[in-house]
Amino acid sequence: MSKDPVRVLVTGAAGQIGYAIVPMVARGVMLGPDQPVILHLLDIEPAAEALKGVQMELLDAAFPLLKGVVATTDVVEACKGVKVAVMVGGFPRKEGMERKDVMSKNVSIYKAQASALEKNAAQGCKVVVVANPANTNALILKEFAPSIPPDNITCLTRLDHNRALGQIAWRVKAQVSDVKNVIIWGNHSSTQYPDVNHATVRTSCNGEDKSVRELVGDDQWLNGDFIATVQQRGAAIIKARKLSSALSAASSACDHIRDWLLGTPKGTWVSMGVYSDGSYGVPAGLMYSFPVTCDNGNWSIVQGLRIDDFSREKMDATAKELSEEKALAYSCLD
Ligand SMILES: NC(=O)c1ccc[n+]([C@@H]2O[C@H](COP(=O)([O-])OP(=O)(O)OC[C@H]3O[C@@H](n4cnc5c(N)ncnc54)[C@H](O)[C@@H]3O)[C@@H](O)[C@H]2O)c1
Ligand SMILES: O=C(O)C[C@H](O)C(=O)O
Repeated sequence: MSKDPVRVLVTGAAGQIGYAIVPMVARGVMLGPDQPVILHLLDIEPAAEALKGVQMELLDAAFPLLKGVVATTDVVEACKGVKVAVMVGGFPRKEGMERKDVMSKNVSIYKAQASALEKNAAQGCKVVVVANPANTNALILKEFAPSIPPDNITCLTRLDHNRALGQIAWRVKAQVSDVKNVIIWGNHSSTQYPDVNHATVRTSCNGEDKSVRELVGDDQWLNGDFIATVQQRGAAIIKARKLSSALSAASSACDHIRDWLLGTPKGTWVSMGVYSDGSYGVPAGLMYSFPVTCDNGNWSIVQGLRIDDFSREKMDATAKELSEEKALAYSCLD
């Protein structure tokens, strides 16, 4: 017997990431190849016509798993009955704008969407915030949707995680699927700390896992250019495309939700921005990216990893930036 369709909300659906992610969801990349879906697409009034175009294309593509599309500019209608919410819509930084101006616009968007989700989403709805500043938008969403369990609200750092896997695979000439257990700590920003101290690569000769530090054999690169490349990758994509990353962001958001709902493979963790419980000395109450394993729709922070002085300093620096962003966001609420 076929499964009941799951309603998946994509906000900012007429934008770049929206355009990349909706066919992935409709093809089963996010929820599995046997899971029918109904897509809820939200955008704002100026993008209503473009949104209609996306809806037309979804019909034209005749996706077997796609059982319906709700395309709307009404946030309440968009949130009704959704089990998964991918929050891509937001206000981008424009020329001449101060950080505070962008923050203030996004705080009011995420405050309003939090209450629409809280009142209208299906019970147990899982939320991933993609729109920047992703960690702080997710924190605001959490604060203004108190009836949604905090564990159900996350932000996307899986793109950074995947970027780190890609850089290591390239460097040691391995398949990316053989690299695992990198960590992105902290903010989805240039202060994030991509950590390879616990990462391994499955070697082709005997299939054993070898430590990345041992295989790369170049701590100067790992502690320098590797970190900078991952931290700056978003900016490098913007420079090359004149647009920010979209297909990799969409694909990583699918990875994030798929692993969260369907589980991480045994012995493997992924990075997710989650509400800090104080693990690893990260201040509680920040939306901070940690290594997590997922099982049965629940994530848990991987505990007991050794943190050296180099890592400690970088983990604290990104936590400091998040505390400052949080203070700025709260000042916009006054
Ligand atoms: N976390 C990550 O890894 C990551 C990666 C790439 C991009 N991003 C961020 O994702 C966001 C979207 O990127 P994009 O390239 O798709 O941008 P985009 O400008 O192409 O699309 C954004 C869409 O959001 C819509 N929108 C604006 N306000 C809205 C609201 N209140 N409700 C619903 N929709 C609204 C816009 O009309 C637009 O269609 C940006 O903030 C970008 O910085 C995050
Ligand atoms: O949109 C951006 O500023 C960059 C984006 O967050 C990315 O990491 O690609």
